[in-house]
Amino acid sequence: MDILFDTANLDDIERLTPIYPVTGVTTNPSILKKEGRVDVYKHLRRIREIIGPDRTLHVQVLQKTAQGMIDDAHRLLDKIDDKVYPKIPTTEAGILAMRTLKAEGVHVTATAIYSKTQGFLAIASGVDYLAPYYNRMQSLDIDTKGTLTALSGFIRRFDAPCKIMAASFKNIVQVSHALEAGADAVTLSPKLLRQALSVPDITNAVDTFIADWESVYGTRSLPDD
Ligand SMILES: O=P(O)(O)OC[C@H]1O[C@](O)(CO)[C@@H](O)[C@@H]1O
Repeated sequence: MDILFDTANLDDIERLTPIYPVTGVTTNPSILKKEGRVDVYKHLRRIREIIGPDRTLHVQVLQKTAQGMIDDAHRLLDKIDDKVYPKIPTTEAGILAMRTLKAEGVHVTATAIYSKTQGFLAIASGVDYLAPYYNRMQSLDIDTKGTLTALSGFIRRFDAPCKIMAASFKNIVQVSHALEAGADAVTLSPKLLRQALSVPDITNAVDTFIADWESVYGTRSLPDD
C-alpha cells in the first residue's frame, strides 16, 4: 500500500515524513499555489531532498497540447531529477503525451481521472499510476467505488504494471472507501491524517489506560524489573 502526502508544504513534509509511512509526495499547480510564488524548481528539489530518492515525487505538467506536456515533462525531469513522475491530465492530448513519455522510459502518473474510460486508456498507454479524483467524482454523483473496483479489475486482468493512486479526498472515510474499492495508493493532505488521529475518543482511551495504571501502582511508568 502506498500513502502519499498531497502537499508542497516543506515544514509539513519535513516534520511528518519521519512519522508517517509515506511513500511519496504529490503536487499540482493548485497545491503549489498555497506556498506562494516560490522558486518552483528549487522548492521541488527541496522536497526531493527531504523525502529522499526512494520515495516518489509526482509533479503536474501545465501545457494542454501533447508536445507542450512532453516538453514540460522533460523540463521537470531536467530541473528536478530523472526520477520525477510527471503528472499528465488524461485528455486526448494527454494520452499521446503519456504514450510518448512511456516509450522514452519516463515514469508517468495519469491524472484528472473521472471515468473508467479515461482509466482504461491510461492503463493501455502504459502509465505507472492512475489518479482518480475521489471527492470530485462523488460530487458529480459518479459511482466512485464502482469505478475504482472496475479499474483495479482491468489492471489485474490485463496484468498491467499500473497502480491506482486515489486522490482528491475531503474526508478520511473516502480514503478507506477508496482502499476497500481497490486503490493501491492514496494521496492525502497531512491535515486529514492528523485530524483522523486526533479524535477525542482516541486520546480518552489512552488517558484512561494511564489513569487506571496509576490508580493501582501510583506511577505512570512501567517498573524497571
Ligand atoms: O480535488 P482536489 O482537492 O483539488 O484534488 C485534486 C487531486 O489531484 C491530484 O493532483 C492528483 O494527483 C492530487 O494532487 C489532488 O489530490
